[in-house]
Amino acid sequence: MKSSSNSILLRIELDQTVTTFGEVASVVSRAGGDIVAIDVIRSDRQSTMRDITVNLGTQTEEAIAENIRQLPGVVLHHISDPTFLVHLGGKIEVQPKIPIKNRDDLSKVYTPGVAKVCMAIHENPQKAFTLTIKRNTVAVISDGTAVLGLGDIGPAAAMPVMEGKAMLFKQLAGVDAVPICLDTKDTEEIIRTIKHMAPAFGGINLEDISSPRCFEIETRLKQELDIPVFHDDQHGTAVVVLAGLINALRVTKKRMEDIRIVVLGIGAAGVSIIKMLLGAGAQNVVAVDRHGILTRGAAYDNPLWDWVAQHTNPDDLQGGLSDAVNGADVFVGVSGPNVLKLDDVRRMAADPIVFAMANPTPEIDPEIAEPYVRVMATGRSDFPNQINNVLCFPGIFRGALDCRASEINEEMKLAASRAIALTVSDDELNEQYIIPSIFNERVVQSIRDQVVLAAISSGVARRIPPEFKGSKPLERRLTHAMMF
Ligand SMILES: NC(=O)c1ccc[n+]([C@@H]2O[C@H](COP(=O)([O-])OP(=O)(O)OC[C@H]3O[C@@H](n4cnc5c(N)ncnc54)[C@H](O)[C@@H]3O)[C@@H](O)[C@H]2O)c1
Ligand SMILES: O=C(O)C[C@H](O)C(=O)O
Ligand SMILES: [Mg+2]
Repeated sequence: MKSSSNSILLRIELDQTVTTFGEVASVVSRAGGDIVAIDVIRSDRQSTMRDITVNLGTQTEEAIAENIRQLPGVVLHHISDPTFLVHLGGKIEVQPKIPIKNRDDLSKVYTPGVAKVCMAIHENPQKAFTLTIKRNTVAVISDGTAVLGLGDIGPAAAMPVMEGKAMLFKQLAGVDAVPICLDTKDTEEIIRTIKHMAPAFGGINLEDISSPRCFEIETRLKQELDIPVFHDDQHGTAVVVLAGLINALRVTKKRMEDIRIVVLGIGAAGVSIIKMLLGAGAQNVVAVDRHGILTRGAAYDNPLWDWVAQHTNPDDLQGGLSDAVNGADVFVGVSGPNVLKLDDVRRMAADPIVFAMANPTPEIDPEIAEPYVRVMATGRSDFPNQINNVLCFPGIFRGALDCRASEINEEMKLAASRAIALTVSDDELNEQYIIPSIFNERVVQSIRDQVVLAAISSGVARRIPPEFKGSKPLERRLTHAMMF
């Protein structure tokens, strides 16, 4: 079912003695629209003013508006887009935790009282974790160069995505996140800027920075900072893809070791997905980008492509996407819109699995592909099986912040994948439900618990959360974690 993201809001004034609201509704319906909400702005015996939200389906805004305008006694005041309306003035704000009601309060939260807290941190910088927002705050940082699949649209235009990520951090995991978009594409300048702002934060979530710069930026920041640095498009995506694939294989009763997986788009997401799939036991991964299949014999400018070419394509396939997909069990797309042809899908192995994850427009329209695939997933919230990094980043940072992890390592990522996959029980699992919804209340908690355990056992936790203290509960939880 499509969501209301393709909807319009119409403000109409209606002379009820001439035309009834029922007639307006049937005109909208005949024009192909679907009324999903009605707000009465004012009403009296003769006239009424209403805001109606209409899902457009395949119709254009103008077609519906024109039909309404032709009704006698109806004035169409204006048309707006509800998606724009929720963005007015931005989507987040800063809220004080305590009110400042008098001078006494003022002298505690601000000068002079604040000075002794500053000095306590000066004497012991670790106290920043207990006495400032550092404990619970992550910076969501982009340079606007690879925003969704929209490409290099610049830092100002990237802000709505970063604000959205900040909302999700807070609502799903209670993490305070600050969206920051940098007006530079220079790798060194980005690294330097983030290092300078790091003292305020407990973690850095890099977002929508294009490859290959994103690899250098993340690697260097990981080396030079003592807080987790996590490029969401790489690792968040890989964590969720692996979770989705574990469960799709439970549905199709295939084994990771036996299948051929084609990954299209060897950028930030693609490289990390390939690394994680290989780490999870995949033996036959084929990487494809614009020029075709990555092969061992070729030399690439990008050292990561050389690495990918050395570790994939064991059968030495040559050619383009169609050649790679022919007979493959799984297609994972993190490239661009409408690149995968239905004919190619029809030539995949039995029970094909297709994850078309380019945003906002997938590699193939899921409604077209679905009849020919066993498991279909996209990155979008308006189709079943949403494989999107939003399932990972809130929980993984919740876990990392709670145990004050110095980094987010492979063990923690793998623990997050398994936690997501296992949120779907055998009874619940089916072709349309391989991945839990982001609104599933268990998912963030389960990721967080397993990530904390993985951080403790891999030696990067700098604090043991109280519920993990004492050997018994920890032992029990560790045993449970190891069963996965
Ligand atoms: N669903 C999710 O959670 C999720 C997460 C991350 C990225 N994505 C999507 O994946 C896509 C890539 O994101 P990224 O951050 O890796 O970007 P990126 O710019 O780092 O990499 C994109 C790669 O795809 C290749 N590519 C683009 N169009 C192609 C085409 N038509 N054929 C073959 N290759 C093509 C590019 O050459 C590049 O190597 C975007 O659409 C993004 O929205 C989805
Ligand atoms: O933002 C999303 O919905 C997922 C991902 O981070 C993307 O860049 O597409
Ligand atoms: Mg992104």
